[in-house]
Amino acid sequence: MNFVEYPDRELMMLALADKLAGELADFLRREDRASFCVPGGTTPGPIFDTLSGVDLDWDKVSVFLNDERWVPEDSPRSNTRLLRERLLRGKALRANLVPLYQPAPQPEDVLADLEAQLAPHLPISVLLLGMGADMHTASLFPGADRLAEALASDAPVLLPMRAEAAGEPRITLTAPVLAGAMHIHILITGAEKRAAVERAAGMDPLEAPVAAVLKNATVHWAE
Ligand SMILES: O=C(O)[C@H](O)[C@@H](O)[C@H](O)[C@H](O)COP(=O)(O)O
Repeated sequence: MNFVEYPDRELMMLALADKLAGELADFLRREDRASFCVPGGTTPGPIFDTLSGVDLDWDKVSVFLNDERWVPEDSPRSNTRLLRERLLRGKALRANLVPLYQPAPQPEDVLADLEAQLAPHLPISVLLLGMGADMHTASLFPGADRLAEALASDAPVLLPMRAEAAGEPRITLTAPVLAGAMHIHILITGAEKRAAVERAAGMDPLEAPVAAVLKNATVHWAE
């Protein structure tokens, strides 16, 4: 893992937004389309704000989440809502959102359909992940019901996931799909998460799921 420390959060968000936009632009110089996979949660909002104003061939970019909470899109817990409010506006409004949610009681009900929509956009060109202090990333939580399946080298693209710490049921991209991204960045803040990611580096992904993507990842950290 490559670790980059920034003097403060604001600087980190600006620098990382710039880096992600640069990687997408580079990719689009070589390929017709790029895919950009992003986290929900509370940390990435400022990066989305910056990226939404960046000049890029957004109409050639497919955007999708690392994972989604199984709640309607108007819920404050919806990651899709966060994307619509913070990333898919301004210049980035022209990007193509590939959904990880459809109104249905359970993720299992629409899993095959969501997977069929996502598959043509893989592999991921540029991946941004968040991480919890419990070392989960995407919705790969320690102790989650289908974690072992999601870590397997032959895992499907998407899996439903339930875990005590997750709250509602989730749907998540699996470890091989995340680890197969061309560029992998993990965005974290605060001393607790720094200690967690350093600890995770030597651990079994069953206990520290983020370990499954750390090898080729750059971790971006500010206090
Ligand atoms: O839906 C989610 O919750 C995320 O995709 C998840 O994996 C997130 O990145 C981490 O939980 C960190 O979340 P915070 O940034 O809120 O700490």
